[in-house]
Amino acid sequence: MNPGLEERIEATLAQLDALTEAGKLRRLAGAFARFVGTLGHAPAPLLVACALLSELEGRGHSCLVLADLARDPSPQLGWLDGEWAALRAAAGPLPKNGAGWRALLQACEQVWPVGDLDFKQPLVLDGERLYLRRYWRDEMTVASSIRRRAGSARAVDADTVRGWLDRLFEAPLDTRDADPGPDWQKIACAVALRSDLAVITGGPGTGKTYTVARLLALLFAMADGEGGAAGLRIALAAPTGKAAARLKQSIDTALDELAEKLGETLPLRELAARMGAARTLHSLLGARPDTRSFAYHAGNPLDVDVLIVDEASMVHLEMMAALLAALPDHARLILLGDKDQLASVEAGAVLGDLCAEAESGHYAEGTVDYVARATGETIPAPYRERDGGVLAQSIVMLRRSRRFGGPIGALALAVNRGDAEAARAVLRAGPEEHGARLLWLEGARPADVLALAIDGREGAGQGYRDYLTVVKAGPEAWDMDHQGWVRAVLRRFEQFRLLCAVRAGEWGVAGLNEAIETRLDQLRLIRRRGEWYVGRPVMVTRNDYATGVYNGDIGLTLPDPLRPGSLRVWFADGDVIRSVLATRLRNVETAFAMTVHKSQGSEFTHTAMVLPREANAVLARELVYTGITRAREFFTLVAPNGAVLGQAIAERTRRASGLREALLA
Ligand SMILES: Nc1ncnc2c1ncn2[C@@H]1O[C@H](COP(=O)(O)OP(=O)(O)OP(=O)(O)O)[C@@H](O)[C@H]1O
Repeated sequence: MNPGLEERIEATLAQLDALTEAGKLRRLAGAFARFVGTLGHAPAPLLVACALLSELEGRGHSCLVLADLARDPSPQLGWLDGEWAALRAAAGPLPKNGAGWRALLQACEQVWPVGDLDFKQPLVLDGERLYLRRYWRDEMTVASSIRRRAGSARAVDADTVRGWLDRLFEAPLDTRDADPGPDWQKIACAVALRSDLAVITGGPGTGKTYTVARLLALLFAMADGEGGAAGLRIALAAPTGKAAARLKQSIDTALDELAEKLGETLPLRELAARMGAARTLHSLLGARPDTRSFAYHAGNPLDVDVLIVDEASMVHLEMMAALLAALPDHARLILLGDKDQLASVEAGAVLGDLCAEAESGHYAEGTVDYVARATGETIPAPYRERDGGVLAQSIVMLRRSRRFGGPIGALALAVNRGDAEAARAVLRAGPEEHGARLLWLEGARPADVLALAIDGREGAGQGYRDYLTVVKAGPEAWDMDHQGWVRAVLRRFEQFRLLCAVRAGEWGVAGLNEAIETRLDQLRLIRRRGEWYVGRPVMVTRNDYATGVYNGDIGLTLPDPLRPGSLRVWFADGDVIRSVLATRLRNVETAFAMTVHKSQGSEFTHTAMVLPREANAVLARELVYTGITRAREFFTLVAPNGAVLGQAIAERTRRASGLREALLA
């Protein structure tokens, strides 16, 4: 090799190592660049692209957009000015624009330009994007399956649908609204019948579960295949155990109400009982320890006719690809979720990509006519489009929140619109206007957060003192058996939660957990002796198939009633509780404070969100919105520096992905 080139490669790898040491690049990124360098001739710029691609993948992007690479990527990566300059200088001149990068990458033997002869190279160049092969394949799987499902026209008798919808839904919408608009819930049910894909999106309390319970009843009512309604195999799933339990509970309650209403016409209770429990996606697909593969896949598909997935915003690209591959061709897929919430921690933003245009509808003439016949509702002109795309015909956005009104709802809406002024106005209106519902602790000090975490605030209930008092007293003091006491403690722990935007520092998860533990110990509410102590809340950070706990599960450490002196961690999935010996749990962390990311799929009576002192790359509108919408009744925003709120609202999380384009192809 030309000695000049070899030196450049050495210098580039040295810079990548320096960035890793400085905490600006994950170790895997440098290692991946090094690995690609061993696969034949590799120019130094290719190594730069590989390291950045791997780094971005770790930050949730499924690909690297070449134009971004041609610009200075430092702001996106949170690098200092000199860091990118040093890497560039080491690698030699880098292409100045996307086209230049494309030409360079196209000539590399480690890169497969889509359309050329495929030698199974590890990198894929598709148009203006560079991928790790796995993510490219996943995007293609998702796009083709979604397109096929959306395009599958099922014959539906609109008059029969209308008859059922009129019985399943309450009489007219609330006429107090000046313009309530059409009943999007009914529209969602009708639209969902027409193809093998339905996406129902909406903010908290817009009735996604309410609607899907009615859709289920409708599917039962109209089932005409083998075995009729009784033969319909339905599966309920969600990304986390907690979300799955919540889905099952809400659907059961809704079906129970409907059964009451419909009487003998449809044996809903019997049908619901056959549905079985809701599962996590991992368990539905038959995840296997220590491998990425699942028991169910294209060669061994799931035995279902209808699959309902809740909290779909949390489903990452790889999981969605696995799910779609394992879904039999004839099955219907119904996705529920809030498109505006944070995307999954892992790469991809599938629901966001699917629903990028959901706000404005784009319903084609055929859909508008069908909806009118099947529901009696008129889709307003702004939501129509003569040549609306196929995908748009399968997506419905619910727009009216029934539960999430008041100041918390107004704040969430303002944040979602990116209107920092309106958000500040809602927050500043204060208790005179909002009562205890909403409080802004602007310019807060660490002592304020501690006081809030432990004692809560007036009108919004106590903080962690509440459940710890019950823990300390023990079951006897409450005249309860151990199980009843565990349930009571777990329920009380769900009343309040402290959410952080960041992990590190005084205002992050690590600093606050430590400060809260120290204070609780001083107050004798806990007795911290080593890692495990009675009352310790923990969050599982990795799936553990041996003990049956999964990433994101939250449990409480309490005495083992059968083995005095030993501790067990108790987890609740809806009404079901289970426990694991504390010492068997290896990948857990204390959870008085947790990240907003990890709180997805959960709600707490009082949620307090802590912003850091300074804005940073993760702090964006979606994160603030997700934090606010975790609050069921009370919300407190803690901001050591009030200006950070405006900066966060102004930022949008942008995830590089080719899915949107592939879906429309
Ligand atoms: N059309 C309706 N008529 C009467 N009540 C409704 C209607 N739609 C929803 N609700 C009620 O509003 C509340 C919120 O509905 P639901 O739980 O289905 O919303 P969601 O969108 O699933 O919320 P989340 O995102 O928080 O899970 C429930 O109590 C539900 O019964």
